[in-house]
Amino acid sequence: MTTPAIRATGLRKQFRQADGTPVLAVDDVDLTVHPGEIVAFLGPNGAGKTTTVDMLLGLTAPDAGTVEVYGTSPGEAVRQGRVSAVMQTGGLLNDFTVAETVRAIAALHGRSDRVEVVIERAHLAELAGRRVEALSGGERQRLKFALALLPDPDLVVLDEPTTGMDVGARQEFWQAMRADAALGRTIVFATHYLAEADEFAERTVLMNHGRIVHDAPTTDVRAAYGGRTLTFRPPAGAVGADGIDADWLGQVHRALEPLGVTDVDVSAASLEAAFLALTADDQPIGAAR
Ligand SMILES: Nc1ncnc2c1ncn2[C@@H]1O[C@H](COP(=O)(O)OP(=O)(O)OP(=O)(O)O)[C@@H](O)[C@H]1O
Repeated sequence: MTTPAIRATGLRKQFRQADGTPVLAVDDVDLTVHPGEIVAFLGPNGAGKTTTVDMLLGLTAPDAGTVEVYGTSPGEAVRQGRVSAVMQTGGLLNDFTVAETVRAIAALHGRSDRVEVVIERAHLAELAGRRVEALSGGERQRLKFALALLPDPDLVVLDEPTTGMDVGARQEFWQAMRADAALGRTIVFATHYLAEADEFAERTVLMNHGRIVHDAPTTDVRAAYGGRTLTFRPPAGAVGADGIDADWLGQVHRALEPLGVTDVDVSAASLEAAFLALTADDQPIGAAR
């Protein structure tokens, strides 16, 4: 059995708000990620994604529970260059060009040999001479991604890497990520965007109120919780000024076919429906849909 990229058990973290009220940001989270997996952490604002990611990287100490990254502490794994991160915030020096930034950080890591390859991987070759202050939000994130790749880590952790990007920038970012992931790197990323989990991650971990509410292959999340959507066109006589006649709808429930329903279309529910079902506060987890 290979050592997991991440093994977290019983993770818990509580913060205090300014007025002293406690907030349980992460509540008993267990997570194992195997080498080569691409995992999305998906959840609404305040779900606990960033706090979890911070604990996986050793940036925040858990109040309870343990984290191992490749069988060692997160801090040690970072020091060994086995894991690196692209965080939401984080300093880049505005006066440096892209190439100067990459060269400077590469020298710090003792990996000047990787300057060319990471610039290419992050699709930054054409921007190499541009100063950081002139980069768009998406280009800055690609630069951070390039820096994260310098130690040639086995695991890259990204915290909402495309927040604030427009659609085009987001696509470019994920193109760069996808090309890199194809080489076998383990990737864990937090996102608000259902489409990103859907398109990019094989596995989706849904978080809400500090807990993991679902953890499964992304396709299963949709299938298991989204149910199915049935759309049809009612006969003209059943549609009035106020919409579809309620009595008629009652009959539809009992017997579809004899009512002359046409254009019946059964489609898989969207990941969005699954997400809403799983994160609705009044929806018991695992309730049948
Ligand atoms: N340093 C802190 N002090 C106080 N409360 C905090 C702190 N960090 C996080 N929290 C609270 O913990 C909860 C989880 O926050 P966290 O940032 O982990 O969620 P998130 O899922 O990443 O949210 P977002 O998508 O908005 O970034 C929130 O209620 C947040 O307000």
